[in-house]
Amino acid sequence: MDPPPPSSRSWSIYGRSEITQRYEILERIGYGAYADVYRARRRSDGVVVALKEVHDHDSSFREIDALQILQDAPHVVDLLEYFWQDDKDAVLVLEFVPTDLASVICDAKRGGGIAVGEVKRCMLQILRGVGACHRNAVVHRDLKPSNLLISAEGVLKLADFGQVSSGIPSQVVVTSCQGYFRKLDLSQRTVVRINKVQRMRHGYHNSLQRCRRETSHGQMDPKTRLLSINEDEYLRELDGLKANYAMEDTDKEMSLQDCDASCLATCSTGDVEDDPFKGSYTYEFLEVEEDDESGALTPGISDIDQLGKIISVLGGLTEETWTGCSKLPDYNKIFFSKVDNPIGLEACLQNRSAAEVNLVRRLLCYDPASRVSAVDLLQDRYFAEEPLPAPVDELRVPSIKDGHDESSPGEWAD
Ligand SMILES: Nc1ncnc2c1ncn2[C@@H]1O[C@H](COP(=O)(O)OP(=O)(O)OP(=O)(O)O)[C@@H](O)[C@H]1O
Repeated sequence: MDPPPPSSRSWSIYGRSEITQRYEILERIGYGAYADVYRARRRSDGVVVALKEVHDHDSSFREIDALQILQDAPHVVDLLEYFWQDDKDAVLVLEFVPTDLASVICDAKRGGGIAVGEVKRCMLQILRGVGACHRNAVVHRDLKPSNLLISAEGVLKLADFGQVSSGIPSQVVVTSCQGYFRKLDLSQRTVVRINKVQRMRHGYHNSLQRCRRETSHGQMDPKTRLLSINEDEYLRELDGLKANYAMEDTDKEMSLQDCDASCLATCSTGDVEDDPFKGSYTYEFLEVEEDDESGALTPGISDIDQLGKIISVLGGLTEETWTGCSKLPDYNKIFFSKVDNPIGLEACLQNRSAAEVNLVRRLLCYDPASRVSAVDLLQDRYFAEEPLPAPVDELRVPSIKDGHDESSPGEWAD
């Protein structure tokens, strides 16, 4: 289902007195598949904020949930407060961040490029933001330059968590904590379990709020247990679960790799089929020229096409390249042309330093267990080599947001 074009949406935010009493709406500054974003001034102290009016319940819920979980992460946009209306439209009050990486790239293209030191500083900030997400079992699933906001001081912040996949799926968290832990199939390092338990503590009040809303709308699963236990019991149960898991075998397969940096490759085709956002995954790449010799980015025209491109470089997906891949749910459902002589990363990355090629190799690795995590990538030698990452306050940030055209990512400089 495609979202309605922005012009045909009801601009309900202007009619919501609980918002307009507190905020003076200045102008609409952006829109996306399911949201309109306004610049506004908080009447009490004059602070400028962004009001994001989201026209989709699940997207709103996911974004609020994720931003609350990540509230202390310095490279994630701050959620100041939020308002619900009729359990459908939500308005998120976000810190206002004036520009984004897409604008920086457009600006750099006109002004002679981005220095390697600046690229490194941006990458480090992205990795810290992604690392914070993955530490909290949050997978962004929509990372792209226009969703990487940049403050006037050069601080980069992940935004737009509407497509997030989090360790607390809304249906699961309200049914029971036991089910939640089973669903997550907790394993691996103790630190991951402790983080998840902390998240559950944090998530308790949100879950309860949602339970109440759903109960009042008659949507609640009758088996729901959370409403019948108080917070202390709930936390005791979590501690019990934590202790049990600490004693268990740690080799179980995990649905979410701790801090896995594969932020762009996390949905199976099954996910896409079920996903109400599937129309928004690819629409902006449709106009891209296939053979651009200028060195500009040439993204695939769909997720499957993108996989085909990766396979042509790295070779086919086999048990040799990824042990266990034949057991994946969609294996043998989609067929790619056989690649006898994969191009190889070096050939694609000519004139790049060994450290740069190595960094890409660590990221573009089929087997998720061997793929580098965001946090580990921070220590990569690429960042320790000259030119060193530029200081944050030396990043050149366009003073105002560029009117970049997101339909033309092929135009972005390499
Ligand atoms: N906190 C913010 N400060 C300033 N501008 C913002 C902020 N959040 C969003 N914007 C602007 O609004 C635009 C749309 O916001 P956002 O990407 O969150 O909406 P969306 O509907 O989820 O988008 P998409 O269709 O890309 O998923 C952004 O590209 C950005 O230009």
